[in-house]
Amino acid sequence: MVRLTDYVTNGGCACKIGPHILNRVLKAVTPVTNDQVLADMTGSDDAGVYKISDTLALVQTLDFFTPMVNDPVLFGKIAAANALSDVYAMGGTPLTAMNIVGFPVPLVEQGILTDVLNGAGSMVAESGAAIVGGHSIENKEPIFGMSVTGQVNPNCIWKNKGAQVGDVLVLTKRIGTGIMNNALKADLFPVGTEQAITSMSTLNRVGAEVAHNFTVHACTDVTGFSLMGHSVEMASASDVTIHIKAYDIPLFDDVIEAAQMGLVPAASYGNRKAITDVQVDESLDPVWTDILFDPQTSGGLLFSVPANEGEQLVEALHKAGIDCATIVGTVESFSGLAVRVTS
Ligand SMILES: Nc1ncnc2c1ncn2[C@@H]1O[C@H](COP(=O)(O)OP(=O)(O)OP(=O)(O)O)[C@@H](O)[C@H]1O
Ligand SMILES: [Mg+2]
Repeated sequence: MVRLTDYVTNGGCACKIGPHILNRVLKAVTPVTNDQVLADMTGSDDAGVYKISDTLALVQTLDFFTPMVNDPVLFGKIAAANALSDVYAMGGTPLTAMNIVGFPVPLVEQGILTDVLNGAGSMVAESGAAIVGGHSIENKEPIFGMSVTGQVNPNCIWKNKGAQVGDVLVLTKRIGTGIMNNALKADLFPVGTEQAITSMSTLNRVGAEVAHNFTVHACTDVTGFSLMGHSVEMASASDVTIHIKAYDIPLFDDVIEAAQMGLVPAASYGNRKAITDVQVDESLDPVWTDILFDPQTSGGLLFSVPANEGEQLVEALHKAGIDCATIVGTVESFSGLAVRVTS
């Protein structure tokens, strides 16, 4: 049987070019923009937003990566859920998606690509969007992803900017997919890895739908740059300090044990190197650094909401089936540091 992960060096979001390198490149590139652009890569938002009219804007995003699981249907599902997530993180609704494919021809001939595309299709169908095309090249390492277009009311965009002092932060998925993907490759920790697979192949649709009934000051999805990286982006955009309580972070079973064994993706170290505006309390076991900077594939949404709505939001998320939704921190006035983590 084909083991998709044997074809790649780093699976999932762990295969991304590190933020320190990417930022250097993007800074050296001349921006191309116009007045209709409401969000682009010069901010730290999850997708581009382009204003069509006073009540309609397009949300555009794309994501692709290498397999982190061996089952091609699952890989397709996870890649699609991950790509669709950026539209939900902006408060938008997905409309159309296109497949991005780079695959070794022998795997295509064995029907593996067909399974990947059908897996992705099932997620897109669940989102209510349509698949309208794609592009495919031959490549030694299999890669798959999607470009997604959605819509949002330009007055109701969820941005990274907007977190207010006194807010609480609500996270909708557990942390640790990077570590668990390594455990999966090593055939270890079946309970935690199964939880991670289920989580990665779950859309952020329900989480976003529930949150639309609350006052969302800021939102991001927690993906490749880790809980720390995405918290720093929200804090910096909002001119505040985010205080994360490590022991309140929902984790997959066995993440701590797996990290202690050294099943930590290289991208975690890359994140740690690039993300300097974080202070982790010395009382925390060093293994927490691996978890806090762990690159997430198809991670959850992180909402900044008024303190008096936090518990209600968590309750509503639980009722909608998102059992792990939890308040993981608070927003404080800027103290010279983007993020501080205590026990
Ligand atoms: N080659 C590129 N050209 C222009 N912009 C880029 C390029 N690569 C990345 N970006 C932009 O850099 C920012 C960070 O990209 P990144 O892929 O890390 O964000 P993301 O898609 O929200 O996260 P993830 O991929 O982990 O889900 C985004 O605004 C993205 O559009
Ligand atoms: Mg991306």
